[in-house]
Amino acid sequence: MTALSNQTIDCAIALGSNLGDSRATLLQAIELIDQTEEVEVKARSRLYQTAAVGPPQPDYLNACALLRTTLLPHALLSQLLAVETSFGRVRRERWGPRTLDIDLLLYGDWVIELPGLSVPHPRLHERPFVLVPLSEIAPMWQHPLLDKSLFQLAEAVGNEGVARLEADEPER
Ligand SMILES: Nc1ncnc2c1ncn2[C@@H]1O[C@H](COP(=O)(O)OP(=O)(O)OP(=O)(O)O)[C@@H](O)[C@H]1O
Ligand SMILES: Nc1nc2c(c(=O)[nH]1)N=C(CO)CN2
Repeated sequence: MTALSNQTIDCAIALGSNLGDSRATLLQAIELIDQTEEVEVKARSRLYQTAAVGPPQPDYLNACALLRTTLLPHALLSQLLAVETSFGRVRRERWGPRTLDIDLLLYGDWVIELPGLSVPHPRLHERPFVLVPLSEIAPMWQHPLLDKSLFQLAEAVGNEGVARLEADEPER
């Protein structure tokens, strides 16, 4: 089974890139996700330039998007990983540089702990490069495990190392 019957779920994803033309990659990836039959992009955040967390490497561009889908979590993740691959993502060292990384952050209020899929994303609540863009588009969403809104989580981690990219206005 890959789809919910007659039901849609709201989800949140994070996108990051620090190799190649990162701005074009993030915008095109969001378009590609929106073209997936069972997925609709409801909103995207602005783009942010962020200091890299992990081994020394160039700054990232990060963004988040809200999706509405009929796909079950594993099927949605497969679609997202296919978009990653189509941008030439080659998996290398943990937290190393990448053309495109897409994480499934939230799937409604579901809590999933399975091999290859953890939702809410286990590091979501500690990452300013995720929480700043995410709280811009879904401030009132409650984290299903932490009993705090995304706005509250973003306030708690602050915005150090995260700068909004000038001249970026979402069209949707
Ligand atoms: N919520 C999730 N979103 C995306 N991938 C997930 C999730 N939960 C588990 N995974 C698994 O993790 C793998 C992603 O590994 P990846 O190399 O992108 O991690 P990373 O981006 O280096 O680190 P991080 O998970 O801290 O962002 C995927 O193959 C996927 O199976
Ligand atoms: N600033 C920033 N740092 C990172 C990022 C990212 O998207 N942005 N992704 C990583 C791997 O998931 C590791 N480090």
